[in-house]
Amino acid sequence: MTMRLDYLSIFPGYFDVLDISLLGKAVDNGLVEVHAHDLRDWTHDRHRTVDDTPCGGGAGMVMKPDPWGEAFDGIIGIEPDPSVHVIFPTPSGIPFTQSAAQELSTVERVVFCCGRYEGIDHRVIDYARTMWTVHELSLGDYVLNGGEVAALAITEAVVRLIPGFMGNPESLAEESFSPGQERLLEYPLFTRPVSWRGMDVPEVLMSGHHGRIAEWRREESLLLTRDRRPDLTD
Ligand SMILES: Nc1cc(-c2ccc3cc[nH]c3c2)n[nH]1
Repeated sequence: MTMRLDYLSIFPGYFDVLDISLLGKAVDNGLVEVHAHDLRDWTHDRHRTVDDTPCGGGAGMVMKPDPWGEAFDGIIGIEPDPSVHVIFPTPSGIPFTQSAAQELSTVERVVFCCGRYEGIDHRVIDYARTMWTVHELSLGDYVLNGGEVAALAITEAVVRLIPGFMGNPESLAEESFSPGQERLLEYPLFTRPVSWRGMDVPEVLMSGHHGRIAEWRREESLLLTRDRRPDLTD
């Protein structure tokens, strides 16, 4: 299966980065197909206007619905199709999680709608919900200037889970937040040299005693999780 990813943004250049590294490889081996679009291509005025003042007043500007609607018509189509997943990154979205990434990794077509300014006219999201499967997703409780960086983060989390993307899928199974894993943070990692700037790799990891190593790692994960993410232990 090839996943088609579309990105709608007034800064489509953000997505040039998808041609490099692992994601570039996924494109080369046909696992994903990436199309970035400039929302301004669907404006008709001399200034290629995509924003206007908010109805009801308030600071900043809001993205006009018209360019989005015409872009949807051109990129996705005018017939409803629930198999198309449309993602609106937004601070007011539901938290994006590994399980959401897992679910999205099986979808054949995803369209990212990257807002700017104060956000997108709400009717755009309401319209999209009548046509496709819509996800309003938040990356976390902090505010970005637009949806592009969030779209890149969601893309990386999703694409790496596509079967055939990662060299050894077993490594995915062990990761924090993977399904079936206890919700624990990953233990500290070490590699050679064994001694570095006066700091040594914990002896147990050099013992070759796999039982003790597993025990040490679990204990470290429990301590770390209790200290940094007590919410995961609920
Ligand atoms: N988790 C998170 C999403 C965002 C976000 C997403 C889209 C827009 C559009 C204008 N500002 C935005 C901010 N900030 N933080």
